[in-house]
Amino acid sequence: MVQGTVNWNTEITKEWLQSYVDDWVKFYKKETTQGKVASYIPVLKQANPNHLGISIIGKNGMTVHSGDVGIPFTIQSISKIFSFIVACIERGVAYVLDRVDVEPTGEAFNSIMHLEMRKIKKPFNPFINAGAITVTSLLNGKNSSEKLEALFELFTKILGYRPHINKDVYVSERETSVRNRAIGYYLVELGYLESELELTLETYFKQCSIEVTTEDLAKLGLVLANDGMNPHTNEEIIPRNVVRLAKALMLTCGMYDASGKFAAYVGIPAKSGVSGGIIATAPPRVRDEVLPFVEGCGIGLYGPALDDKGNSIAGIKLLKHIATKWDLSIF
Ligand SMILES: NC(=O)CC[C@H](N)C(=O)O
Repeated sequence: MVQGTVNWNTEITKEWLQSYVDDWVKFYKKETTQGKVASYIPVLKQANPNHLGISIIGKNGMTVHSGDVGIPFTIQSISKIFSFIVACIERGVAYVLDRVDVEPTGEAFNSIMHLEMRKIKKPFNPFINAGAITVTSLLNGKNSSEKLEALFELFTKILGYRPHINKDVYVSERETSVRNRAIGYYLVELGYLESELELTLETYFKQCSIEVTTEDLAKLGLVLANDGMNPHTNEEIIPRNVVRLAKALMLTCGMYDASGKFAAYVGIPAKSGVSGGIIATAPPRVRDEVLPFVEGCGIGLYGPALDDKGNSIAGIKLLKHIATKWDLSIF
């Protein structure tokens, strides 16, 4: 068992938090050997399976980076949160929710089963591929650059720089994504897509190939924790009702078909991606004791070795450990 049960009723310093997180990362790094790097997008196979890194940024600016941070990786499914947010801003929440539901599926992210078997009127949620591709089709714009412009502007505002698309990963996915094409054709047949299929898929693969770091995910998570406001200036970046919806979806559908267990055992809104990234967002909490990051924080993790559900195997364990030690659960 890792050490770290602490009496937090003393001053919480960055050095103290750092030394704990360093120990925990070192401990959970061993778990990376139990997982496998995604291979259905061939370029993702090049990731180092033993990497594990975490960045945590609090509202007051307290920051902890530990392990393999600073390594760029593609955002993949984590982009689905932000394309959903942009679609809600551009088209209105009611319009988007008319076209994609907010129910977890209990199925894998790329499953098509419910669409076929249940003859539903819209995809179950915006975080499974069928829902995410539908949402991407709603983004404004005549080509993929125009469709992604608002997403890039949002990222630029939050990250302080404009991220770029990893072309190798984009091409690798575009060339091999038979399953997403199958989903796409099926969505066309059902009449769910608002932009032409090739354009929608090109845009979707590009949004998944945006390169980020753990620090970037922590910054994005912090804005969500702060209900869409810039944590430093309190200026609104994302409307609160949209953030609330996005966080509810992260909690219920963010970790694929492991979302229930994650909510029960970790208890904070989070979303993973197949390249091994996880974004988590811990809202402010009220407790009698002094706790780390009590004013809320954003967390970004990277650990490309995945479990059988497609979540970072060591990343989930590390996050669970931290959430337990620091009492981060929203419940
Ligand atoms: N789970 C994921 O991260 C999946 C994203 C990936 N681009 C796909 O559509 O298959």
